[in-house]
Amino acid sequence: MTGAGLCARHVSVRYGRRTVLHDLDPAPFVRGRVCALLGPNGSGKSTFLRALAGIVPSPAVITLNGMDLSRMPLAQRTRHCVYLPQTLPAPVHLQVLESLIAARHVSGMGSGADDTVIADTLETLDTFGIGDLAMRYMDELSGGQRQLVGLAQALGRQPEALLLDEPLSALDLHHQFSVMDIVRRTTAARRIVTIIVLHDLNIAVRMTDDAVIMRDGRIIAAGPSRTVISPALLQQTYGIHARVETCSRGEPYVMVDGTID
Ligand SMILES: Nc1ncnc2c1ncn2[C@@H]1O[C@H](COP(=O)(O)OP(=O)(O)OP(=O)(O)O)[C@@H](O)[C@H]1O
Repeated sequence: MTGAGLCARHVSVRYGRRTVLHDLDPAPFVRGRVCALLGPNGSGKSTFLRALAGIVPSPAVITLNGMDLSRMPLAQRTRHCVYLPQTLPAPVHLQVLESLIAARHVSGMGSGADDTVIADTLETLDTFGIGDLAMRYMDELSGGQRQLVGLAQALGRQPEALLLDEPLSALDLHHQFSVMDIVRRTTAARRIVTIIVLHDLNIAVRMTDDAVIMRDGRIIAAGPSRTVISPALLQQTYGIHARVETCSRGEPYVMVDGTID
């Protein structure tokens, strides 16, 4: 199993005696494209990302650009494949700039902090509009600011695959769109694989290339976001009556009319 992108086979996960992922066999995740991972609460999205990252045990065979991640020690694997969990970065007493440099160290990019590293790190913070937070302490930041720092840490590690679990959950509307824009541009420019768990269907349909839809630990649909996210699928997946309309600028949006009881 070789080739470009992220390929995963036989992704099964059990917690104790309970199987929560049932031998998933997704189509390869393509470099340069952002894939939304969608589905109801408890459908297995976080567990799927954690299995891809190697954080939960799974018999899965996972390759990234031809490298067999599943056989790699976790420390080496995290250099190639960065996972940003749903929980916000810990509010430790560490300056934001230091936290980004520490994250680079975890990814094997060296522990030094010469002028070039500092300039690169400040540039990453500026990309997210948080350059002014560089000297602030993590334990003095708001939830949204910490989430932005977590994203800056993840991108600053320059992974070949980026796995983001609900990275917009603490962000205001402006930052939700700016972060998606940064993620899209970075994914295309660096030709990396990005998989992102989202609950906002409008962001998914407008700002991701592909979508994988999960339910009850299985993948029930996958393909280009604008094709896959349809009224029938939303009814089946979320139990809602919804329409996918086109706005006056030609962009799709999801209009929810109500739930199905
Ligand atoms: N550490 C754990 N131990 C036991 N069961 C777990 C554990 N983590 C998750 N589960 C169970 O596994 C299933 C899938 O959970 P998971 O967190 O992957 O879902 P999700 O789709 O990410 O949900 P959400 O959208 O609510 O974050 C759920 O039934 C959950 O209760």
